Amino acid sequence: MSAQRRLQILGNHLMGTRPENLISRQATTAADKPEITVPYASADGKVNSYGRVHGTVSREPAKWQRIPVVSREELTDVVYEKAADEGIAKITINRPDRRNAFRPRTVQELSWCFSDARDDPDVGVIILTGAGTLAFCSGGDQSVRGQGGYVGADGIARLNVLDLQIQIRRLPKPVIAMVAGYAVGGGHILHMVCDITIAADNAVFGQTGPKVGSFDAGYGSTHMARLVGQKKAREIWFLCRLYDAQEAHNMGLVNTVVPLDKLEEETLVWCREMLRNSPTALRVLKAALNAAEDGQAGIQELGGNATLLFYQSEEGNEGRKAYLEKRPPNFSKFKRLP
Ligand SMILES: CC(C)(COP(=O)(O)OP(=O)(O)OC[C@H]1O[C@@H](n2cnc3c(N)ncnc32)[C@H](O)[C@@H]1OP(=O)(O)O)[C@@H](O)C(=O)NCCC(=O)NCCSC(=O)c1cc(O)c2ccccc2c1O
Repeated sequence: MSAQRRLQILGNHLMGTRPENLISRQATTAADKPEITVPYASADGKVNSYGRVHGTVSREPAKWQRIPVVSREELTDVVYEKAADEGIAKITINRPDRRNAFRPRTVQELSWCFSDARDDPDVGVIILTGAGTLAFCSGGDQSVRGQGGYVGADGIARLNVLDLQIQIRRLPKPVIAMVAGYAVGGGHILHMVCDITIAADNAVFGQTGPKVGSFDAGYGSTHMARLVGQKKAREIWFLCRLYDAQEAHNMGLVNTVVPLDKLEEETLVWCREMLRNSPTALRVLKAALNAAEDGQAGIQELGGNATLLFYQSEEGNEGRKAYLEKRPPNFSKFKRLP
């Protein structure tokens, strides 16, 4: 046996990752990278209990059903679909001839769809994407930009994408940005406020605002700095360079990079892995991660989750019942835990 082979076996033994005992989870990293495997195998070479219990999820396509009308409005700028059998909603910005730039109507429709997905108890995770392979979203539609904002059919100038950013952030279910092509300007900020970003290897990221006389001094700046660090955030905004998917991955802007033709397949795998986990755990974790950045509004979101859980408890219900029964509440039976 060669020295190299002996070293390899020793390494596998020490790491507990003999390739033949690994369960392959991800066959779809960037084309030039080796396949990533998950160490479900123990050092003794057997698949461990974590692997036996949780294993892998399906890579099958989702069975999408289109929902053409939301909030009693026919969708024109957005395609809304659900794979109801497995709790996934997909919201697609559908203006590919404009590189999926948004106008006020687009943002309004996105907001209706996110509200619907939030309220639907069968939806556990939401994908945000753009139609076609050339763009996720190129930001605000500059052809309808007026003084004070983007102007819709009602003639009112709006910056309503700022409300949408907050809606995505506050939505108590994971939102995954599935990015092919350009995610620039306000489109770049939309992917940043999503919880997870899966990028195709043709994705391009960056801010263009200072080139077209705009800027986002809210989440677009401050949340970006949390993601990539202060120096890099200043570079991205001050120079307005564009970055390929691998560069974006290296700086922490995206979670993974996959070949374009595997983008939805891989995104569905991430959705399905999350859907196997406790929805309440994910909900409270999202609120907690937001709270660290969002000040009093973040604490309110996290606090709301505490109230939600308390309302489901016997102690919380004792107060309600006592009120309705016109008697003093008896909280004495509830122990004060350490
Ligand atoms: C995204 C591109 C780099 C793609 O380049 P490419 O060469 O592939 O494609 P074209 O440039 O030929 O585009 C095809 C077609 O689409 C039109 N288009 C693309 N993007 C937009 C857009 N954002 N608005 C309007 N139209 C767009 C383009 O004109 C072509 O149409 P033709 O009729 O000519 O064929 C490149 O397209 C590009 O750089 N796009 C502009 C990106 C941009 O600057 N976006 C705006 C940034 S500012 C912003 O988004 C923003 C929005 C907000 O609501 C805010 C709110 C509050 C604060 C800040 C905000 C903010 O900054």
